[in-house]
Amino acid sequence: MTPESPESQPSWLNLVNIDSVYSAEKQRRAFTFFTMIFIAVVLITTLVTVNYSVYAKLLTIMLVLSDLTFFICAVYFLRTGRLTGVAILVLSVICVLCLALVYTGGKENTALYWLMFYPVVSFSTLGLRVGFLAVSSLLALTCLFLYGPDIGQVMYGNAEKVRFTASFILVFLFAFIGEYFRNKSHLEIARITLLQKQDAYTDQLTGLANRRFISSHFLPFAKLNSEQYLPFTVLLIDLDLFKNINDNFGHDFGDQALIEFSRMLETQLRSSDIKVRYGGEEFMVILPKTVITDAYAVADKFREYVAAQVIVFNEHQSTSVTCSIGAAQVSHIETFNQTVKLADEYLYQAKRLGRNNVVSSEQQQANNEQ
Ligand SMILES: Nc1nc2c(ncn2[C@@H]2O[C@H](COP(=O)(O)OP(=O)(O)OP(=O)(O)O)[C@@H](O)[C@H]2O)c(=O)[nH]1
Repeated sequence: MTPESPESQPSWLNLVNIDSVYSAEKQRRAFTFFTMIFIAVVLITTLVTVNYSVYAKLLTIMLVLSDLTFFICAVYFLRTGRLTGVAILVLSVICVLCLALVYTGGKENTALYWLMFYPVVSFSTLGLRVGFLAVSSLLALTCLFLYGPDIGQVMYGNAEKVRFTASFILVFLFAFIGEYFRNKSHLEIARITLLQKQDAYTDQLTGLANRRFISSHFLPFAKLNSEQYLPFTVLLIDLDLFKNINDNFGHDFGDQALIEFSRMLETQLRSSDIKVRYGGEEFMVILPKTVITDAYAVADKFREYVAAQVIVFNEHQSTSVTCSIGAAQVSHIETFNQTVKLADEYLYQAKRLGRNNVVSSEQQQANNEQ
């Protein structure tokens, strides 16, 4: 199995993309983000409440503002689902708080201990590159306070400074290595899962989508993105007297005819239309954003085209096929199954009318009136 490039693969396969197999990774990042915000808010609120009378006013204002920022970021993420921007903002605020702590020394000059969590949280919420930038910035600015000129910061002992720097660099290094390999193996698993999923949704003979694609992937996707699809029309297409082709020319010729017919679907209909091999010699086409009257015209033109083609198996064996089509419109995803049943009834009508026919709700009405 090798993945086709998005340009060369049929458009329905683009709907089965890395996003559809990447949800566990998003959940992991979101969970780390919320845990970090929860701990930060609890910690800061407790500190401000307990030390309200001791802290300088400026420090209290800064901590309360940070608390508010975290809260707003969490709400924004819940509403929009956009994590990277808010995670950068939250970790920048935390970085500033850490630097302020290092500058002032914290309780009994223990500020440096509080920085050790930063590499782990940064890599797991921001990913490798942005995480690296965030941790490097914190390390560089902290080193400036520790080893740089006196700008009013607290002075730490030499042994303390060296031990902190060495242990922070070690945590940084191992957090980086851990994130790098976790990310690499996760991408590989996602790639394999994607290939397996695409394979499971592909009809092996024709390369079209199969029935499972519709029920397991397309319907949930169309429900979430209904403005891209609704209303759409379902065409159920059945090759006429296909048994005769198998009986007269053999099963291999029959297979070849199915492949040729699939090619006709691909070449004659829009690339955004979803073509599905629904059963043996039965196909389904979904025409997005197409009402039944327009879809009827498309289906009838396609029916005429198919009837005019000759399928050549070898220099002695060739035939032509016709198809019957039932068409029905879907206006709400919930009614999809009912609509398919309706299209199936229309298909049956088309067969009864002598095959090589298209029947939709309008045609059936006209037939009933005759
Ligand atoms: N070669 C080949 N034949 C298939 C495949 N799937 C289904 N068929 C054949 O398609 C034929 C369908 O026959 P019927 O259901 O009797 O329908 P029909 O002959 O097309 O007649 P109408 O549908 O009434 O027009 C059967 O002979 C199946 O064996 C396939 O993958 N390859």
